[in-house]
Amino acid sequence: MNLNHSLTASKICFYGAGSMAEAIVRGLIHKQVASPDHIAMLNRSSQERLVYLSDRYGVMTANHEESKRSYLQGASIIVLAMKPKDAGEALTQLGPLLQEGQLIISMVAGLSISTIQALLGVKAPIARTMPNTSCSIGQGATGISFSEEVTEAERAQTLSMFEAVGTVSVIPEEQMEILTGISGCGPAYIYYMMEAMIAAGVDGGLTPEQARDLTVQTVLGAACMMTETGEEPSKLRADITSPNGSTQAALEVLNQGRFLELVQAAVHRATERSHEMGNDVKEALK
Ligand SMILES: NC(=O)C1=CN([C@@H]2O[C@H](COP(=O)(O)OP(=O)(O)OC[C@H]3O[C@@H](n4cnc5c(N)ncnc54)[C@H](O)[C@@H]3O)[C@@H](O)[C@H]2O)C=CC1
Ligand SMILES: O=C(O)[C@@H]1CCC=N1
Repeated sequence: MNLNHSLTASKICFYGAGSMAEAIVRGLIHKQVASPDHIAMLNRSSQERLVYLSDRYGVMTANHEESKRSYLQGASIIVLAMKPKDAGEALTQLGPLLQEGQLIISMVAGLSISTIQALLGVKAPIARTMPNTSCSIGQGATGISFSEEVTEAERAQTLSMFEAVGTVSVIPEEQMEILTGISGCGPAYIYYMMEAMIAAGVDGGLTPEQARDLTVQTVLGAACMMTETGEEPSKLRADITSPNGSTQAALEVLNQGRFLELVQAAVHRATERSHEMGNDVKEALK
């Protein structure tokens, strides 16, 4: 097995076993950067979900208090993968269990490093990350900020974990919410656009399979054009837009709906919502 050295010896415990935790676990196992017997996944109550994860990926799971505690205490890396609304209770319970030398990797939207440390009651090393679900196929885009307590070795471990499942941008923490608005939530905007394109195709007489295949390849091809040519999207768009042609006619319709402003407003609202979710957890601390 081609295990990446900086993660080989690490025991990783996912505190929260939902869709984002699964996306990362699937990517780590698929890319062979962590072996399933070094990964534990915990959730609040669904035994059915844990059975699925253990059957599908071979990871260790627990939802009984005693075994949860033992996985959390025995891990070298604890990944926070619960919803922001559940973070207050989960972190308050985690604080007293923490051991010297454990690294906390948070994926929780909006939750700041200082709020995490306040909830834990200890200045533990924190890597605050914002991945996206495409990590499950090694095509994720993850933003990471580190607290000052994080050592060089822990930094390298975090980077190798997320570089194994996509690209990584290390950013100042104050940029985490705007990054969330673009790459954390972004796949959903693209899927929404694809839903609309498929529906229009079917409406126009294509079979659902044809509409889906044509739409998927169009999005894939457009993304690859950006990476392979290095061109700006405005240039690539101009190359398609013949004067007075059908693309121009379509773009005029999008502009009537103020497409550019609308997408930017959506990104900014996601950014604002991330701040709000983090502030709600912080308020509950007072
Ligand atoms: N879904 C996405 O595309 C992305 C999600 N995130 C972040 O990842 C986090 C998880 O999101 P999802 O996986 O979508 O949510 P989800 O609802 O699918 O999973 C949340 C998990 O946390 C568990 N949980 C809640 N409270 C717990 C507790 N006290 N103890 C143990 N487990 C507990 C639940 O049982 C569940 O397994 C969120 O904070 C979200 O902001 C970040 C990037 C992208
Ligand atoms: O919707 C959410 O809050 C999370 C954060 C980024 C993607 N999903």
